[in-house]
Amino acid sequence: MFHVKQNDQLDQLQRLVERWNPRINLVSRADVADLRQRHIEDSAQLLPLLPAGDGPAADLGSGAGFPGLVLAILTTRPWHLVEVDRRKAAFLATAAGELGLDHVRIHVARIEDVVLPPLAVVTARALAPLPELLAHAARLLAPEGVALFPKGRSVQDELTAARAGWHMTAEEFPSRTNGASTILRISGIRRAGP
Ligand SMILES: C[S@@+](CC[C@H](N)C(=O)[O-])C[C@H]1O[C@@H](n2cnc3c(N)ncnc32)[C@H](O)[C@@H]1O
Repeated sequence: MFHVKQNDQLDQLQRLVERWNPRINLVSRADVADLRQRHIEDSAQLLPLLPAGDGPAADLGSGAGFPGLVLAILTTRPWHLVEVDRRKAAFLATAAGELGLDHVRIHVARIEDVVLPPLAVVTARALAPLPELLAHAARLLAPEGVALFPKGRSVQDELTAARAGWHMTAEEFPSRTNGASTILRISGIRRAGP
């Protein structure tokens, strides 16, 4: 499905997470046995939902690089990975360096404070409820930009809560893995009201 080099890089990322996990809890212990499906494949399924072109992207609260590092392996667009936890950010920097991902930049910062160019894509997985994610996306996205948010079972409740405060076009794609259940692809994000 992917190029040989990309498959090798995904294998390398898996080994790095396995090696670092006992020290800094990048993913839950139960998930380490199923890293490929639960984190790597779960992240890779966002690939066909990315907009065309090479505009810059950011993954917010990237953790061990899911989905940001996986999507950086699979694309050539610039990726900004925003992670406030210094140890996780150190992992991301090491992984990006070892995998030779020169188009990745790590920002050790709070999402609320980070300064980035206007983005074509924002991703965030397991970070916050949808209204909070929309506030981050509205600040960071270019006018035509797209947000991709994998969500669990609460997706409909989160959409209802978000629509009270935000105008947007939201498409729903069923997840193919056992991580997220629905991937939201959201554009035209505008705060509702005066
Ligand atoms: C539950 S983890 C999810 C990590 C990864 N996205 C995943 O799906 O495996 C949430 C991550 O977001 C980071 N985080 C939470 N709030 C943040 C903020 N305001 N700014 C930057 N990073 C934040 C945490 O340090 C943590 O690594």
